[in-house]
Amino acid sequence: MTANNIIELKNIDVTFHNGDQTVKAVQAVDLTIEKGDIYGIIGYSGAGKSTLVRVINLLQTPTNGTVTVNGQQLQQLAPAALRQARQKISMIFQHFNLMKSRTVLGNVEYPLLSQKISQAARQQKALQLLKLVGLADYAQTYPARLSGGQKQRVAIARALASDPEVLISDEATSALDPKTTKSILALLKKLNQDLGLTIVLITHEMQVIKSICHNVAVMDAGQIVERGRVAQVFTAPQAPLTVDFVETSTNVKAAIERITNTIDLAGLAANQELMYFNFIGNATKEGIISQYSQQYQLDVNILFANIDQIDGENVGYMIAIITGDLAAFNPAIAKRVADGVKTKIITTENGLEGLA
Ligand SMILES: Nc1ncnc2c1ncn2[C@@H]1O[C@H](COP(=O)(O)OP(=O)(O)OP(=O)(O)O)[C@@H](O)[C@H]1O
Repeated sequence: MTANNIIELKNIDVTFHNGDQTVKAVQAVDLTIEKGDIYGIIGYSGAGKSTLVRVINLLQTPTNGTVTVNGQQLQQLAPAALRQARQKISMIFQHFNLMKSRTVLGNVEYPLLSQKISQAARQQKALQLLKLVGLADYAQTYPARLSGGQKQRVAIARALASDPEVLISDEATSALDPKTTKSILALLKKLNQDLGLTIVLITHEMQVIKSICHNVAVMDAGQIVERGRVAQVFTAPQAPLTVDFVETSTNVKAAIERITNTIDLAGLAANQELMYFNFIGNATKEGIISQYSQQYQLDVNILFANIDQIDGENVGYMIAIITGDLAAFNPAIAKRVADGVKTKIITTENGLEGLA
């Protein structure tokens, strides 16, 4: 374990036995997370994300493998030491899990009840945390009176009460509208920056990963099928599942379906092709297509265009019908791949296959 790694999961298996059915929820997963990272785990429902993150604090005991957090192998700890280690790993959930019968302050104070501190100190700490999440005015309110976003803020304040080093977010924004999601993600980012909190965030939405994570693992059927820096994984996806997440989130998939359903590709002239372009980084600013259209006197009919930001990097997507000297243009644009320009000719590539 290097000093910088706060979480190291090695060769983790989790197998459930439901009657005579065996479910391999997590299979042979290695996962290393650096201190101070915001690490995303993305996958569809049933991929094993929740099971995997519950292994981090041994809420789920793995069938196989070792769990090391902050240099301590958790399975080797005596119960009291494990309790202490667990306090440094907090969780927030999709449905907030607040206690209805307690006020907002009472909820945030709750994890502090087992600590040997005075009532006044406990209340003061809870109030400070409420201030941090922007809810100081709601201390005496009951959860039922709060919006979803406010409830999640209370849950975050409660999660911070034990001064955790790791915060696990299990679909914490999945029940929220897009604007509230954005504000909760901004709060998590702030906590990561201001407190140095390591965040492990699981989601099925790529937008969530793109907006705050630095690293990502893509999970499918209990295994990690791809991982790395968010910009790298989402601009050059390798696994088919990652390609699928990228195309869905950028609306490219829907655009190609719409375009290929409404345009008669067989009716294109010999000097015409339907083409998909993907621009990364500086290539989004250079006006490469307008440069080539002048150079080769092409006619470019843009049918879809979108620009996105992934981990601070611009990524552009465009679908267009190109008319002109294709024999000159196609090899010229293919040479720009090192500059962050990727292309596919949809007319001959049979629609969606292998696009990203
Ligand atoms: N306690 C359990 N007992 C039996 N099977 C379980 C248990 N928990 C999870 N599973 C099974 O393990 C698999 C992975 O579930 P898990 O909840 O980890 O997936 P997920 O990716 O988090 O999905 P979701 O986003 O829907 O929660 C599923 O097939 C699920 O039915």
